[in-house]
Amino acid sequence: MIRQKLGRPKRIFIILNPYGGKKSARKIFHSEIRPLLLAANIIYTLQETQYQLHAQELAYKLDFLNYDGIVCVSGDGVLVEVVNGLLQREDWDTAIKVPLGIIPAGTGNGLAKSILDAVGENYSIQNATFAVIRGHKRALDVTTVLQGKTKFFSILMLSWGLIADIDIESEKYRWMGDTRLDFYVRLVCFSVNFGSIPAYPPFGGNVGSWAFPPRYKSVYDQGDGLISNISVDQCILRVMKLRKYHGNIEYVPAPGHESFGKPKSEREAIAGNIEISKLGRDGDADVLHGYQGPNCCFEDSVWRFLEGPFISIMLVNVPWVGKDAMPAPEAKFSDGFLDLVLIKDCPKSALASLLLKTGNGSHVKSPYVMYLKVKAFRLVPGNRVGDSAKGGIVDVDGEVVARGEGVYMCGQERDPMSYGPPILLTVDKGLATVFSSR
Ligand SMILES: Nc1ncnc2c1ncn2[C@@H]1O[C@H](COP(=O)(O)OP(=O)(O)OP(=O)(O)O)[C@@H](O)[C@H]1O
Repeated sequence: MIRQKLGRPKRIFIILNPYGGKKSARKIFHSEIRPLLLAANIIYTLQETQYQLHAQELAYKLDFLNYDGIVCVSGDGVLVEVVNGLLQREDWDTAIKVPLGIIPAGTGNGLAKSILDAVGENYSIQNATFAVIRGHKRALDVTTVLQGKTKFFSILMLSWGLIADIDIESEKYRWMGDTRLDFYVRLVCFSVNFGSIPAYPPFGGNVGSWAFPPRYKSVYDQGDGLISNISVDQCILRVMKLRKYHGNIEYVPAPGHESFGKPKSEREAIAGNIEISKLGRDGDADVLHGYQGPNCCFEDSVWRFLEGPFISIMLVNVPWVGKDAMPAPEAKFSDGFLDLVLIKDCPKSALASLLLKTGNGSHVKSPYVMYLKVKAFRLVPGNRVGDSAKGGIVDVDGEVVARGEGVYMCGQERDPMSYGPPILLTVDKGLATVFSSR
């Protein structure tokens, strides 16, 4: 019997990624987490991940009946792997009920921030550990991401366009840990507003001429030489020549959100629905192993559509996707919907301020932002406006799932999905469970 039903966890399985973020998870565990677990009489088994997808394998094989929860000391990426591993099991329907904990020690720590913020607690290692120790539970929606026979599961977000480009192209700043996205966004904003990257000693300039927030100045001051890797010219070019992408989207709006986009004609809707039902049902025996996605039918749903070009599209499951970024302030853990945050057109100066406003979620009030809830979503990503030889990046939970021709690391990485064919997202309400302090 899963002992979590009796209350607080007594035995937990901990998965620690020693290479996430600033590579400090091991130190954080021994100095900050372990003493609290011992004081709470929690028995733990600790397993460090040794390679990519190791956490997924562990979750796939784990004898979870021996544990009251699985806790990741990592970034969001490892927890996403755990969810995928659990849902690939034959006994996925019981496995996914094991409560999951996240203690932030990576680059992207959006789930930990969302869990703590939802109960009014500050983001910290201690509070995230207390959330596990107290052992309250919160249901969490899981999104199935599907293209042809390829499928995986997401708990945070899908992004395409500007935010995906920022996320993936800021990889070169990963030595900054979870400030890297914030830093990159501010770098982008600064160059939009002032037309150039500020002069600063690491770039050979004069410190008096600009005003980056002090914490970034200290990041620069601690610089280990990597700052010289920033391609200043490329960054300016990237911002001044804002990318827009062709493509189209279709979605089933949540009740009350039907006014956005255009209705699909009945004939188009039928054709689209046949295609969608085929996407999920034409798998062979291998594909049918494990969880197959939500058991819902969209045959009778009213789909709406919108055609590009687009600047940015995000589908978000929880409010925060990083500790400083709240793209979807209305997102709920288990409402059964994804929050669609879409920018179709926007002047560059307004866009810069919108990016900064994601820090408190106020960007969604902008007339340039379309913000609504959807039950199902289909993305057909296209190439860049004005540069049809180049595609974009589809990013799910911080990992590239598809990239077009001519983009960052194109040809060097094997992505699970292709760029161009439709990618379908469907939500399963409250499928997973996470630890929360209340
Ligand atoms: N020992 C390891 N060596 C290399 N990669 C690993 C190892 N352990 C885990 N990983 C991979 O690291 C990735 C990121 O993990 P995690 O979410 O903990 O860190 P993050 O810093 O938030 O994410 P990211 O590094 O992707 O920004 C995951 O894809 C995971 O598979």
